[in-house]
Amino acid sequence: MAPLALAARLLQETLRFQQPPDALLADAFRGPQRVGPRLRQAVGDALYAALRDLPRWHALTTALQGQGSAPLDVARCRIQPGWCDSVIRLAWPDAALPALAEADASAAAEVGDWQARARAVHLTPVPDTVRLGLPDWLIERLRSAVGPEIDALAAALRRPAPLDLRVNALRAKRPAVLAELQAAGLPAEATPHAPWGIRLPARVPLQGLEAYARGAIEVQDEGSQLIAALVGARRGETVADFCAGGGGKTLALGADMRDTGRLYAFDTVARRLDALPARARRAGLTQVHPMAIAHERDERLQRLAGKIDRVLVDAPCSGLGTLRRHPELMWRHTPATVAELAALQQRILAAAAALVRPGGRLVYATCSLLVEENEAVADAFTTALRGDFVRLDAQAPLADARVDDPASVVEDGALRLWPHRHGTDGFFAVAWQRRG
Ligand SMILES: C[S@@+](CC[C@H](N)C(=O)[O-])C[C@H]1O[C@@H](n2cnc3c(N)ncnc32)[C@H](O)[C@@H]1O
Repeated sequence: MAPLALAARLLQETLRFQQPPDALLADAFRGPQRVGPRLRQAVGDALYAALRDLPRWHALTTALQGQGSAPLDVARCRIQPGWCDSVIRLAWPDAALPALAEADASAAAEVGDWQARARAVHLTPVPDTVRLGLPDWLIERLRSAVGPEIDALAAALRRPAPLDLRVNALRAKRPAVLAELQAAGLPAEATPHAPWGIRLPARVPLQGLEAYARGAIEVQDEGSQLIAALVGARRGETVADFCAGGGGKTLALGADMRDTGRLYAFDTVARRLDALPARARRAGLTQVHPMAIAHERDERLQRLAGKIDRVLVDAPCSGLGTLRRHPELMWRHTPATVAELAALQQRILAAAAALVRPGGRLVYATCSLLVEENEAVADAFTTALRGDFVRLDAQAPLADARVDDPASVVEDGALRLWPHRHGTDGFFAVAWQRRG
């Protein structure tokens, strides 16, 4: 398929929200074919550029097609004839033009022509949604959380995320791995807060690195590392990662436990746990017990009630803190989906809390930026179980875990990370101690 048409089809598919764009791209380029790496990269870059600035491309498209200023409704727009084609032409980045021109000179000329026509369109006044690249409902919520920092936040959400690594404490020490990566010519730096973190620019191929092959490093955003630090898992304990997914945080907890004790990894989607045994083996962990559960009240969890030292609830959430990597999420979610998620988060947190032993720790975390999924869920839990669970100020547990400058990542006692302030994805986490 011609590159422009392919990118437009992938945009249309992405906006059906059945599969994320990275999976759609991988599918599109699977198997033997003649598409070279530069053109693959160009199609991917155009798709992400389209998703990052959809309100702008939509406003220009409607202007160029003489349709006035119809509001952006992605479910309707994606099936409008020519809409995805126009958005892709407008969004096609300059840096991706040579690859397009090589494959299809007339397509590159079409893009140039369409973009020149768009430059003659003046959107006045520029609506906030166009300026910030975010849907209106999300702007309203973020503005009430960060006020005038909204421009800086929106800009940070549009920048590519760096590649953060976690050094596996079972296999190596951070200074040695840093030196090894730097000796391999990589601009590796220690992360500012997480004691095991290393930061690299995006898109460094890791698979060829010896440190990766021997399990000395894992890919993990610094924010996720800090959540594991807040759990504070120790040698010999029994710990549960209640929403373990692919097990990124499970592996960090296992390293903190130095592969002793017992580490449960629960999830309701069994296939998400499939890769965990192999990942754990590579990381040198033998005490991880993955267990698919039917739902948060699965009766097989009853025998663990009141017995677990530390429980992490890395809850299913809107993922709006990860827009740098997943810009499609801002078009997938609405106030209604967020409200449904908040109700699910409450149920999971209440069920997971029942597993914590007296004196044990419970941590609730999300990668959302929204108060509804964060403070509101935590506050409702604290109010409901005030007799049983006491909220901890995150600063002390983070300092115990040797996190640098914990005060700068804690807001109102919660771990709160913002892409524009901390350079991480957006994260939120709260810890409680069960009364003894
Ligand atoms: C934010 S993701 C977890 C990411 C993972 N902890 C990591 O660090 O890679 C949330 C996970 O919760 C799982 N989940 C959804 N509903 C659940 C429930 N009722 N009980 C337990 N897990 C659930 C989802 O399948 C998803 O894998």
